[in-house]
Amino acid sequence: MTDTIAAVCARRVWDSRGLPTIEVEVRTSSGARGQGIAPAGASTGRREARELRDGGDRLGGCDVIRAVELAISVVGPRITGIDVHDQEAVDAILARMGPEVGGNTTTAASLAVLHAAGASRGIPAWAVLDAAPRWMPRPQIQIIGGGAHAAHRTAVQDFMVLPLSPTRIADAFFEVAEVYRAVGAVLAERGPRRGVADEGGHWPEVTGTEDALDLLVAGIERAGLVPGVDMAISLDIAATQFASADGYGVGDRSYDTADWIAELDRLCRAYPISTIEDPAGEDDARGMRRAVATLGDTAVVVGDDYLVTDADRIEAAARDEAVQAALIKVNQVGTVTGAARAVAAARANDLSVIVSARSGETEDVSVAHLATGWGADIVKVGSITRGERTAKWNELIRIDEALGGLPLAPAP
Ligand SMILES: O=C(O)[C@@H](CO)OP(=O)(O)O
Ligand SMILES: [Mg+2]
Repeated sequence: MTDTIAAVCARRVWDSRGLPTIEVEVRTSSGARGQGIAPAGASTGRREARELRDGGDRLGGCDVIRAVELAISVVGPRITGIDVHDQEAVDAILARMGPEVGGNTTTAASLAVLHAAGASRGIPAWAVLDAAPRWMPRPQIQIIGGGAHAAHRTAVQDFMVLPLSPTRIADAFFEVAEVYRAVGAVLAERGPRRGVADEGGHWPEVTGTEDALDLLVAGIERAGLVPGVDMAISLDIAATQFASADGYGVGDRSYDTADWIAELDRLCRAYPISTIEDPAGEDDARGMRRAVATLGDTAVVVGDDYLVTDADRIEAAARDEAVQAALIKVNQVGTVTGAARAVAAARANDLSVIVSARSGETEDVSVAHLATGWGADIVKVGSITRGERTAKWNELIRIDEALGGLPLAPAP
């Protein structure tokens, strides 16, 4: 059944940091409709698809008026008339236009086409990708935010937990919510609460990485769970943010690559850390390889900025033994098809797959559908607070229900 793209419109909407972003809406000749909104990162890799922002003084240069105009005047005419079910054909055109119209514009358009394709067949987006997923992705949930999401109050960006013992996603959320509350209670005992970081995790009112890790362990225990058995810790080091030609600068200390990875190895042996993302900077291939060789037997080394959802980079990094899992973000590559190729490259090389949202998000729930439809091992969308995060978690609850209740993906 073909159903051609009949109309494309776009508008400026707002993200969770109060910044403008682009929403694209696609309509088909049968009357089906799909929408997609581009998310935005704060700790972005230099090889990511470039966003088109207006520049100048308005909103710190972040406005997207030009992107909205181009979605209507350039993207619309070029994808109108194509079968909405041929995502690859649409995405090939979008990928070619990327440098001209921006990765934010192509991301929103590509997601809109995916949702319109589902609507055209009367099925949800996850079912467009896989009609019968075998599991639900395991949620990796932020408890304390740091790094670029908390004014660099800590060097490390994401202090997360990964529920191990629950077999259903609803139970996993319940346990994580208990841990979030428990960590909040410990923080309240220590002094005034200072709100949340960009992804809804507690503000990092901590003295450093180990203090944050101690807090997580205390919260897990206070929730009546056993650290490392019921609930593991996941870190996104986001090391690109504090990497330089001289090494890694943390507080008043500076580490060379070998010392930095040795320090992370020490933490991975002292705490129940199951996954560690971007332990080295985006250009530090030696650091990533060293992380896999040194700590890869205790924690899964995940590539984010290092891979930027690029199938070729994933292929090469797997060959080099520089990663053990790939983080997948559609807007790093600019299209659903580009990200699907990255997932396929990860799978072909026996890497785990983590589908991730960005720190600047909206009510768009595409990531829940992509993580389910691509059979991701883990899904990462920030904390268990704030509407732009719970929109995704709650959608995963609905998807699991629609699927009749699936087991969670095996823990790493
Ligand atoms: O680094 C990351 O993995 C993401 C999500 O936490 O952050 P950002 O969207 O700011 O790149
Ligand atoms: Mg990251």
